[in-house]
Amino acid sequence: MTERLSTETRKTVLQPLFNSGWEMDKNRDAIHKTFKFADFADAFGWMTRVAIWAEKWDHHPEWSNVYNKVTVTLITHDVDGLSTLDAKLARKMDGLFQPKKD
Ligand SMILES: C[C@H](O)[C@H](O)[C@H]1CNC2=NC(N)=NC(=O)C2=N1
Repeated sequence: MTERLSTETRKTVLQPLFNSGWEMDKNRDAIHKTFKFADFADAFGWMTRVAIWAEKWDHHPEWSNVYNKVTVTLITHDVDGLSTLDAKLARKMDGLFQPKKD
């Protein structure tokens, strides 16, 4: 059964994500981040790779794409807040992300 993250767990689980650019949502118990890619193909390729994991884990992002940017919000709808699944998917997203070369 999925549960909301406890206050104690938040400190250890969320801090590394804040360090990598994730932020708390202002209005909901959720985290969000915008990923910027070289172009649309890179952005959509990443979304496709993430989608495979999301489907495998039955945990799905709220996200939108405009050209080379993907804006992501993670929340566990079943508990109306953050659970370990959001942290797991966030780490996977970061792991699959290759920053845009300048
Ligand atoms: C029935 C199905 O398992 C649920 O609706 C899953 C699907 N994907 C989900 N994704 C997210 N982000 N939160 C959920 O609570 C959720 N629930």
